[in-house]
Amino acid sequence: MPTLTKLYTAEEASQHNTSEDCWITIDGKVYDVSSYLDEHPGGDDVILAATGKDATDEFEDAGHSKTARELLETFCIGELEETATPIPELKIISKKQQLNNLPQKFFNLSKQFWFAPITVVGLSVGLGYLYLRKKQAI
Ligand code: HEM
Repeated sequence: MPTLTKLYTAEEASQHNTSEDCWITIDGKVYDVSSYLDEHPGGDDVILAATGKDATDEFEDAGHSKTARELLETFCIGELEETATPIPELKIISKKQQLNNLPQKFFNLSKQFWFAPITVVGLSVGLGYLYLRKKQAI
């Protein structure tokens, strides 16, 4: 029969960080070791120093025996919720789409470059016409 595992956020687990209410997290699992603090052969201070954060390294570095690891499991109250890092939304453009866009890009560019000479020519023609009309009128 499947067992239901209680999930905790790292933030929630880290709030139980006193000698009366002491949780530690090791390898993604959450342990309530409040009742074990006074029994711990290594002293309660080392466990209290490892509460409120990930205590995997501290637990492993102490070189605990198999018995210690088995005992640890009896205090397990759940697991840490996996916090998935959101993947930023990517705009996927296929090679074909990129190629199809080339004429459009060229058109956009040429629009920019043609605008200046056409304006100059237009202004010259307009001014020339006005000049000629004025000259004829004289
Ligand atoms: C994560 C923080 C912990 C640290 C830094 C730590 C550190 C230590 C140290 C330094 C010792 C050796 C004491 C000595 O020989 O004088 C020890 C022994 C022991 N610890 Fe821890 N401990 C931690 C958590 C725990 C937990 C959560 C349990 C079980 C619930 C545990 C169970 C034991 C046991 C049974 C021993 C006796 C030696 C053995 O069987 O390995 N410890 N610990």
